[in-house]
Amino acid sequence: MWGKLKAHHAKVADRRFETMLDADRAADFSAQAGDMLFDYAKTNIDAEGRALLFDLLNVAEVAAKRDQMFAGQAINETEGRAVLHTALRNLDGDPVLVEQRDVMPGVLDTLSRMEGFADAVRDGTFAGQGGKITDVVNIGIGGSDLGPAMAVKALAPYHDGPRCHFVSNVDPADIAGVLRQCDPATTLVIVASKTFTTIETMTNARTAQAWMGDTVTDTGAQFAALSTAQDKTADFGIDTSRVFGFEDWVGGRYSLWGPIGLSLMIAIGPQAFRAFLRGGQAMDTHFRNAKWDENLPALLALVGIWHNQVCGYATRAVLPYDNLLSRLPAYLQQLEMESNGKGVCMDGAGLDVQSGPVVWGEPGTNGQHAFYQLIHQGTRVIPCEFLVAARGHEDDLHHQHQLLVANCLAQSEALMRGRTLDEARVKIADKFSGAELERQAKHRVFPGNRPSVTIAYPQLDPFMLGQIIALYEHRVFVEGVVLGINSYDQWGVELGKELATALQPVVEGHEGTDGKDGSTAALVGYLQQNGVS
Ligand SMILES: O=P(O)(O)OC[C@H]1O[C@](O)(CO)[C@@H](O)[C@@H]1O
Repeated sequence: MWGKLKAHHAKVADRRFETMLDADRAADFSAQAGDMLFDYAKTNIDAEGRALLFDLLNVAEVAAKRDQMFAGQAINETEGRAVLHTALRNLDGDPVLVEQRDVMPGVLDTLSRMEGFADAVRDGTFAGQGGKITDVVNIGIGGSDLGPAMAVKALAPYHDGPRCHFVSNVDPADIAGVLRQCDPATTLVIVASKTFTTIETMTNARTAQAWMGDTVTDTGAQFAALSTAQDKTADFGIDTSRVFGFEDWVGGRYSLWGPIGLSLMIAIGPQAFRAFLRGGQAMDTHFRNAKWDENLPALLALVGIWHNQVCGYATRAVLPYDNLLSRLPAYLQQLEMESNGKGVCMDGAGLDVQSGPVVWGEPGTNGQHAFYQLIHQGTRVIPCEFLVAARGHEDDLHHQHQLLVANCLAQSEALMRGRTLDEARVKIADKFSGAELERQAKHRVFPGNRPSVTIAYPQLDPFMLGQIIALYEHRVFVEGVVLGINSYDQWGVELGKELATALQPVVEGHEGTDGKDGSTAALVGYLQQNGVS
């Protein structure tokens, strides 16, 4: 199935896609889900290429697998689990069966318990030993941090709850920096860990416990836990009334919609959190019902596959022209790379195309003054994904927002158009002449023909954030199904964890470096000489 696509790409690779871009193409190569517009006209995909990409969806049976996922079948085959984060935003409560059991009553019950607790924290009914909660510290890592941290930042204009902080790194600088800003008597610590075993999180949680124990008498009373492992939360001393559980069919990087979203709910309130869930649910409905040529997750996935597996572009840049989404690239790094960074297909065979791309990015316009040089003139092509809102939240500064939007549109236009040698010569003809003009002009050439897509929306409100996150989740699903991999396990993180556990006593100086390779032994030696143990 890849052969036809690669042959088609070889045929059109040198074409300048700008020449195809009339108003008809702009309409044809874009689609909408509710108010959200997805434009992929500035790519080299034409009608023939798109038809071949749709064939991939049919050959891989994406529609059937999508329906299996929503129906609660165990599509995470290497862990024997269903994949049902969508149930967490199934606000209407339609039954979702896992092994003949409807999981929705449990989901909705937990949601309402979270709402009760969030309201109590926000209105002071639940207080710290020094009074109303002023600060919430979420301790978690990976999916138990990136989602809520990204979303709390994204929805800052909707905050009316206590301050929220996030601690993830085992580096003591992280937790120490946060705790210094908080009063233990008015702080709520939320320990967020699906497994409740992750070493970084448990280490930080114990540090927070000790910090709080120095000031308040009942430390456990100001702790809450978000986890699937309720036996372990009990061992840690957290009362079940403040433990919010979820089931193993919610993957860590897909868990923001349930208990892991508690800090977000406390920050913006249960009503706004429900709007966020509604946005995700709306994208689910769109993904399940829209035809492929109008289906945003499918189209976003196919553009990704075209650029990575077909054209061979190894990375993609996510560039939100929306500072509220400044943590979106980091969030997507886990969502996309932990999900689709796999080299083995579901059946154990090796993947015969590249795995998912390297995802990276920064908000515009900051990136423009950092790495865009390489995007415009470097030798590698980097497909770009722009996100932009028609309106920001700072009405008094709308002129700045307009400048932001102009920059976003200018970048995709510049990437596509580029600048020819002739145009470069004309630009500097008043400054240089002869051989010097030629030399200088060459430095000012932009190859252009560089692809990008744009996701545009009216404003980043809770509903829209829900739509955006669910769009990317389903994009990952579609890409994974087409590649034939399991997007829902993460075996690749295990080896490093095992070796770190074994190295800890070595670093501390309790064990020697026998059996370690020369480089690792030398690094341990250097760090020990300089004070690590
Ligand atoms: O929520 P937990 O169990 O602490 O796990 C944190 C993160 O660690 C990982 O398992 C990878 O190390 C992620 O998938 C997960 O989001």
